[in-house]
Amino acid sequence: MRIGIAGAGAVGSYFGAILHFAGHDVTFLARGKHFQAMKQAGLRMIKGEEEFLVDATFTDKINELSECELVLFCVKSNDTEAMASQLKLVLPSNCLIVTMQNGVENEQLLGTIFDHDRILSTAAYIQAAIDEPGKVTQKGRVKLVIGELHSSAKASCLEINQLFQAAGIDSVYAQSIMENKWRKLIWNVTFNPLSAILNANVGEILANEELRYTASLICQEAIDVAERLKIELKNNQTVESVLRKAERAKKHHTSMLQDRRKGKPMEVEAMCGYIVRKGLEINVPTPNIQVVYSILTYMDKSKH
Ligand SMILES: NC(=O)C1=CN([C@@H]2O[C@H](COP(=O)(O)OP(=O)(O)OC[C@H]3O[C@@H](n4cnc5c(N)ncnc54)[C@H](OP(=O)(O)O)[C@@H]3O)[C@@H](O)[C@H]2O)C=CC1
Ligand SMILES: CC(C)(CO)C(=O)C(=O)O
Repeated sequence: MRIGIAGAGAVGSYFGAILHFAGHDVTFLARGKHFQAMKQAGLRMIKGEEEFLVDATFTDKINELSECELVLFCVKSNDTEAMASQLKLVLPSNCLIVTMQNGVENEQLLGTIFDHDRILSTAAYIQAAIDEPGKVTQKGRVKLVIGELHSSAKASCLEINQLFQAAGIDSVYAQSIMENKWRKLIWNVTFNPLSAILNANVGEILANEELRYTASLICQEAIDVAERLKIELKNNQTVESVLRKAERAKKHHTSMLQDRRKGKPMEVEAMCGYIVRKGLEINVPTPNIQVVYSILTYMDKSKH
């Protein structure tokens, strides 16, 4: 299949590489130093102890995606609108778009720009990073949960799920993908902001009694908002279960922490901002998330 990676950063480069090795015709759309390095010497992919060289098509020209049948949408949420509006001008009208982003708002925006029945969404459980331009490292287990936004896209979604599985990706289909994404958002809002503010990994937050308590307060607020919105939190997702799950991810350097370390804009609105706004709308207090939200917004604007 002709596949485009819209935003070949950490996540996009990883999945693009896997699909390339599975025999698909993958075009990686990137920019800046990462693009230059890949264009010059290919993509170096480190997975566990192994290193692979991906020799595929790397471009910084969006119109090179114009013949794609499938696009993996992998930019940070702050770039969703800009990337989607440009893609809309070049993609064939039957091209499917799979977002691999964190947060729960990108789907709505993508559905408005394209048709809702072309959008599939994934909860991407992966820890990937651009270590240096042209080099992406992925650590630990990778899992995708995929689903469609609109029932008319179910058959396409099942096909793409099979395509992922055939490429060796641990991918499962979910009836109500947005509930999965919400459950992931609860984890992300609990740890990503604190990790970025503190320059700490997940384990360091868990190991400190005060920080662990703060994380639990944040987590409870996100759960309160989800429950008021009647999001089904499967397996009785509670603060305890979120923190327990995090024990298995102690070494994680969250994507927000990676952005902070690189001086890049952080996904503040898509994580904290979204929950604060929803909380205000439905009258659920989120004072602790508001605190991390204001700190991160300040850090982002002042480049601290
Ligand atoms: N990293 C991780 O482990 C995980 C990340 N996620 C989520 O996945 C999404 C992607 O994250 P991640 O891969 O880490 O992000 P990255 O910043 O590594 O990747 C996004 C890439 O898209 C590039 N880009 C943005 N706009 C354009 C454009 N117009 N043309 C070409 N390239 C463009 C960015 O360039 P530039 O750097 O110049 O902005 C960047 O290289 C986020 O929503 C994140 O929360 C989910 C699970 C895990
Ligand atoms: C914690 C992690 C790596 C889970 O996939 C993530 O979603 C992120 O860093 O944003």
